[in-house]
Amino acid sequence: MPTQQQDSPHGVTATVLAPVLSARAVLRRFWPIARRERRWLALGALLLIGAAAGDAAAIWMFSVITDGALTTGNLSAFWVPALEWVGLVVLSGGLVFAGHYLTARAGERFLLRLRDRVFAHVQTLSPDFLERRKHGDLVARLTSDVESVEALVNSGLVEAATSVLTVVFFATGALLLRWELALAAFAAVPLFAVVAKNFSRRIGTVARKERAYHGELVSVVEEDLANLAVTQVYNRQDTEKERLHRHGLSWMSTKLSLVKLGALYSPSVHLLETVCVLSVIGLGTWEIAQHRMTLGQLFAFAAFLGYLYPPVQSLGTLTLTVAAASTGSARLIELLDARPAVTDAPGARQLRGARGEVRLERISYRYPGSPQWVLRDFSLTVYPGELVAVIGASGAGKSTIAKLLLRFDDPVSGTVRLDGLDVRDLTQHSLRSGISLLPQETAVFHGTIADNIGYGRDGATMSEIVAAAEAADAHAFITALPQGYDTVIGRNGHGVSGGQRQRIGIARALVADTPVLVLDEPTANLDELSARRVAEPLRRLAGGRTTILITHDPALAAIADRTVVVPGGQDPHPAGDDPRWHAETLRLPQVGRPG
Ligand SMILES: Nc1ncnc2c1ncn2[C@@H]1O[C@H](COP(=O)(O)OP(=O)(O)OP(=O)(O)O)[C@@H](O)[C@H]1O
Repeated sequence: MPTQQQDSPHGVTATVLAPVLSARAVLRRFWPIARRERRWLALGALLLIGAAAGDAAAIWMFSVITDGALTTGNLSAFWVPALEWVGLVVLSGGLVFAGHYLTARAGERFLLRLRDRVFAHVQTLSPDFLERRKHGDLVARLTSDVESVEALVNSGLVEAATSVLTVVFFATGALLLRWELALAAFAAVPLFAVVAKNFSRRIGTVARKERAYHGELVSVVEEDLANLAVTQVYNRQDTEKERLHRHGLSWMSTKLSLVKLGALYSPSVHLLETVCVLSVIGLGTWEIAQHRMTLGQLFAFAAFLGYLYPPVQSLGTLTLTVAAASTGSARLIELLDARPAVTDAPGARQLRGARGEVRLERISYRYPGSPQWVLRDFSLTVYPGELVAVIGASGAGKSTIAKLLLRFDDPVSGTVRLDGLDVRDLTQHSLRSGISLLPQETAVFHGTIADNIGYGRDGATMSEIVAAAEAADAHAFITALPQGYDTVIGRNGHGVSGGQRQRIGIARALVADTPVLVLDEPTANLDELSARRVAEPLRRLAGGRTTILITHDPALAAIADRTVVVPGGQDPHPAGDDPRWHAETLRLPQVGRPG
C-alpha cells in the first residue's frame, strides 16, 4: 500500500493519496474492535427504531384528529387522540434520548479502543521506521483518521439500521393508507439513489485529497514548532509562514470543495423531495375529488412522505460518510500493517539478574532498503563491569551497534549475545530492562524534573530520585531552581541547559540501575566545560556496570578501560588529527578480555 507522502531525494514532497476501500473492507477490518460495544449499539438502534415507530403512530393520530374533529368541528373527538399524541411524543422523545446516548457512548468507547490499539502498534515499530515518517502525519492518523473510522463503524451502522427501518415504517404507513398513491411516491426513490451515488463518488475523491493535505499541514505545524529557534536564528519566519500558508491554502480549497459538494447535495435532494410531495398532493387532490380518500388521510400521507424522505436522504449521506471513512481507514490500515522490525520469538525467555556480558559475534548489518553494509563481520566482547570506549569515523556504524544491542533491529548475520544468550531468544521487554541508553541529547517529557528522573524505573521513590540526582551532580542546580524537583520542564527541556539536561539523563539511568549501559556520544552537544563536568557523573554511572561508551571525545574516552575502533565510515582517521588519542589505545584487541 503506498504511503501518503513520499520524499524525493531533493526533499520535494509529493502527495500520494490513500487507496480506495469499500465499506465492507472497512467493516471487516474494524468491526471486531467494536465487539464489546455491539449489544449497546444494537440496543441504541432498537430504541431509535422504537422512536421512529412512535413518530409513525403520532402521524396516525394526526389523521384521526383531522377526520374526527377538524373536518367535523366535533371537539369531544379531539381530546383522546390529542392526549395519545402527546403521550407518543413524550415516549419517542425518551427513546431518542436514550438511543442517541447509548450509540454515542458506544462510538466514543470504540474510538478510545481503536486509538489505543493503533498507538500500541505504533509503539512496537522501530524508531527508524517512525523517523522516516512525518510526525504530524502520524498525529493526524491517530486522531482525525481514527474518528472517521468511528463515523462509519458505529454511528454509520446505527444510522443505516435506523434509517432502513424508519423507511420501512413510514412506507408501510403510506401503503396502508393508499397503496396506489404510495407506489407512485416510491417511484422517486431510485432518483435519490442516483443523486447520492453521484455525489458520494465525487466527495470520495475530494475527501482523499483533504485527508492527505490535512496530514501535511499538521506535519508542517509540528515541524515548525519544534524548529522555531532555528527559524528565528536564521530569520526564516516569512519562509515558514509562507510554507504554512501554502499548505493551509491547499487544505482550505479541498475542504471548500467538500463543503460545496455537501451544500449542493442537500438542496438537490430537497428539490427532488418537494417535487415528489407536490406530485402526491396533486394526485391526492384528485383522489379526494373521487371520494377515495379523506382530507385527514391525505395530510397523514403527506406527513408520512415528509418523514420517509429524510431517512432516504440520510442513507444517501451515509455513502458520503463511507467515502470519508474509507480514506481514514486506508491510512490507519497502512500503519497497522507496518510490521515491527523485530518481534519476540515464540517462547522467548525472560532475562533475569543479568551479569552484563555483551558479545557481538561476527555481526554484519545493513539498513533495510540500503545496499550499503554498515558493519561487516564485526566482533566485540565487553565483560561484566568493563567500560569500553567505541570510537570510529563518522558513519562507521557505532550508533548502529547500540541499536542492534537494544534490538531495534537484528543483524543480517552474526549474533548479539547478553550473558551468552542470543538476544533474539529473549523478550524485548526483559532485554531492555537490562540495558540503559544515554543518547547525545536526553529526551525529556513535559513534566517535573522528578518525573523525568523517575522515568528510568516505574515506582522509583523520591529518595531514590534525589540520590540519583546527587550522584549525577544534578542535585545542586535542581534545588537552586525555585520549584526544585517540582520544576516543570517542557518537551524540549526548556529551562535547563544542555549539560543539566544530560545530568538529568544520567540520574535517570542511575534510577534505572541496569547492568548494561550504552552511552552514545553523551557529550557531543556540550561545550568543553559542560562536557568536563559531565565526565565524573558518567564515570560514577558506569561504575560496576558493563558500559559501551560511543564517543568522539578523547578526554572522555580516557575514562574507559579500553578502546575499540569500528572500522569504515567517511573519515580516514577515527579521531581526525587530535593528538590526544593514544596510538596504543587504538591498537587494543577487539575481542577477548584485556590482560
Ligand atoms: N535509519 C537508517 N537508514 C539507513 N541508513 C542509516 C540509518 N541510520 C544510519 N544509517 C547509515 O548507517 C551508517 C552508520 O550510521 P551510524 O549512525 O551507526 O554511524 P556512527 O558511526 O554512529 O556515526 P556518527 O559518529 O556520525 O554518529 C551511516 O552511513 C548512516 O548514514
